[in-house]
Amino acid sequence: MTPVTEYLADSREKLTLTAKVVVLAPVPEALDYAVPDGMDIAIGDHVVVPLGHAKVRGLVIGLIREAIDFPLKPILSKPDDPPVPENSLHFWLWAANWTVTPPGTFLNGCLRALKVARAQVRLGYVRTGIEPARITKARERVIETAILPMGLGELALAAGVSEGVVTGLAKEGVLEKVALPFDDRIPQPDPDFAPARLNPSQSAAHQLLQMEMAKGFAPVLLDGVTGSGKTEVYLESVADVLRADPAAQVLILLPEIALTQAVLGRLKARFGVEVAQWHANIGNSSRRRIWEGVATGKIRLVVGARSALFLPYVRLGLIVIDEEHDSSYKQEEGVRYHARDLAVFRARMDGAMVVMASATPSLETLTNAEKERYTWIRLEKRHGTAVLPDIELIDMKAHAPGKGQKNEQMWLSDILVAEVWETLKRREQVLLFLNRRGYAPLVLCKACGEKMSAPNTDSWLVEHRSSGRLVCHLTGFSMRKPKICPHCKAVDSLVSVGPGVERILEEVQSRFPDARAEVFSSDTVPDAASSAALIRRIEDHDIDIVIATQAAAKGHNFPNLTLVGIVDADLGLKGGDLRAAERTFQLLQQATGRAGRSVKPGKALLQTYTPEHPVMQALAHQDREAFYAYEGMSREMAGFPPYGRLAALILQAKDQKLLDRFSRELALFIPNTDGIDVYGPADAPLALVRGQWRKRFLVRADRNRDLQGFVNHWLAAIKRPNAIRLIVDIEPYSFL
Ligand SMILES: Nc1ncnc2c1ncn2[C@@H]1O[C@H](COP(=O)(O)OP(=O)(O)OP(=O)(O)O)[C@@H](O)[C@H]1O
Ligand SMILES: [Zn+2]
Repeated sequence: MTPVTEYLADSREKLTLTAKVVVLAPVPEALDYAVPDGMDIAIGDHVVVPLGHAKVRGLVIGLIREAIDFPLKPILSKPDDPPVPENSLHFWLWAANWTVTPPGTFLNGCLRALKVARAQVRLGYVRTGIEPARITKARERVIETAILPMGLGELALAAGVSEGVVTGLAKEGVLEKVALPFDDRIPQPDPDFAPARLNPSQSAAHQLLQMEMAKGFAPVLLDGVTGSGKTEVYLESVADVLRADPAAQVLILLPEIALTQAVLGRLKARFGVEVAQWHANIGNSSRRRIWEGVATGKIRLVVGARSALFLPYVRLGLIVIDEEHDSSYKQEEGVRYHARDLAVFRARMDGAMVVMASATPSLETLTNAEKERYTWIRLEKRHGTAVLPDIELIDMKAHAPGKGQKNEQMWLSDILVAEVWETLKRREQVLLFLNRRGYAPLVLCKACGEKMSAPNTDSWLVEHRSSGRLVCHLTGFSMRKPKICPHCKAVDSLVSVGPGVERILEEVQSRFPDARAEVFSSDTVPDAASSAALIRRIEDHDIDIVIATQAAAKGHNFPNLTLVGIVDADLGLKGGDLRAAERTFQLLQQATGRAGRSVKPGKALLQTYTPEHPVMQALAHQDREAFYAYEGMSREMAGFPPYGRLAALILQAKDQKLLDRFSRELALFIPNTDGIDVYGPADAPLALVRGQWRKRFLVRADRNRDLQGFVNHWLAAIKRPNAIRLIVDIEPYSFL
């Protein structure tokens, strides 16, 4: 970052006040503009400047008074947006550099919320008094709730229904659309609203956190088994920080998937107000309101998904990263970054505490704790009388499920089926976990062997029976399932291979016809309100068997749920990327942790074809340390993270020949550097996506090497044709 130098005006020389401006465009450096006389400009101000023939927005990152011998173009105007606090600006520029992104591109992302005008009117729904033609419990709750006008999302959440129920009632005239009263007050969280009554081990953890808080920058791993009360404990630290410094701001980062009503409800119960939330599904006007509230310091507590890290905080006192191991903290599109890693840097810049909470920490964080770079606070027991579930492996080689009555393939073993019966008999609930959406992950033609895939893309189409479509989860492409093989024209020759949650539902319905079974996946609960509605029905025991993807694996407490069955424990191990074993371990640990969360003891059964695998052994023996030791050793031997650093370079082009030629040429310019190895170019595992061919390089560096410097140096050596797109991924998580 350019240091801010104010040269004193020298009386004999004509000095110009020059602003260094990062324009919101992919320009490699800050540009100089003259500050017109009488314009009041400071660092962090928004400006409009000329660039070529266009007018573009930018941010002032430095001011210098200097003698210049050529006329500079002047700043044109200053938009009326709150300036970016200086430490946030420093952080953004640093992050641009870290992710090898042009600063203007990066800042453009951070300022996206300002692209929409301030909201003037917001519309909501209120009841009219007209009776609905048909009444259901859900509709009744909406009508009861809508005494005063409320926004669509809020109303659906408050009534615990999906948004469709609200809009349906509006269509019938039971609700009407009205303008909501304008309200720009920001409710302040009250740290003393409802303090927790911590148990002794939670209190001890809280006291350790208080000691850390006094240190300024303090990275902490809050490591506790599922249900031990990590959330209870860190909420007390949030309260401590808010109380200690009336200007301090707090950010709670959650995986996108965990931003449910359950968590928001807990925050509201603890602090007495709706906490500002930031994630993919908030509206544009809230986005702007929150951005401005954070930049002016009026919003002191934010809960959000990874991108909430790039809000313009004035003074951060604490960042909490809940489920710090979760891979959704890694942004995989556009600018690629890891929110956890960057959050630690941000905390260091602001002298803030950063608490990483998890029952299954990432190997990176655990290693930092072991090496005492992070303070390690542990919670060993579940709160109250709840105990961890018994975990047993089912060897599927010996218990392969047979065929059903109509000769259909079955997926649940006799042992699991018997255990489900027992659980249902006790009137308790079952969760069957399979991290695969839809009906079948693959559809192939039994006549010609053709595997159905999206046009110009290397990934298989997933069959969704509920919608009758074949869907590409990578590109979003979808089509009706054809009657005729598009390849060989055979009729009715397409067969579904392998199970997804919909297929398990089918099996459950045929095996347990009296049980109420439902799928919990991002397809059945696409938004917060419908997810809240489903969670409520599970809590109310309106459902006996939940068939779930990872959408349900986290965060929820279902007191009557005592059996978790993992349909395919080996699933995540395939594909062989760096973190496959670690991720499988974490996900299964989370999923099995859903069982027996209150007074009734729980049990988890894992169906596996590789019971001897270290992941399965560690899960069965509840021996986390054994797994991490094994995993750490194999990473250390290869020099992979956390024992080394990685960067991926992904090249994409429509023209395969051009791509081949350029990647071979780029390989010739690999700088020869000690402690850094480059692998590739290789075809990406998904070598063709949406008609774009893809090649990859992988850079591995020892920990003490300047990885970004190496990449920049290398890329500068050769000019890349415009027809080739380059993605730099520092610390890649996806190897596709
Ligand atoms: N001191 C306490 N007093 C009352 N209830 C508590 C206390 N500690 C934990 N609980 C309850 O126990 C359950 C688990 O607590 P919490 O969600 O904080 O644990 P966690 O460690 O964050 O769990 P997970 O790993 O699943 O996210 C919650 O329902 C919570 O309300
Ligand atoms: Zn065919």
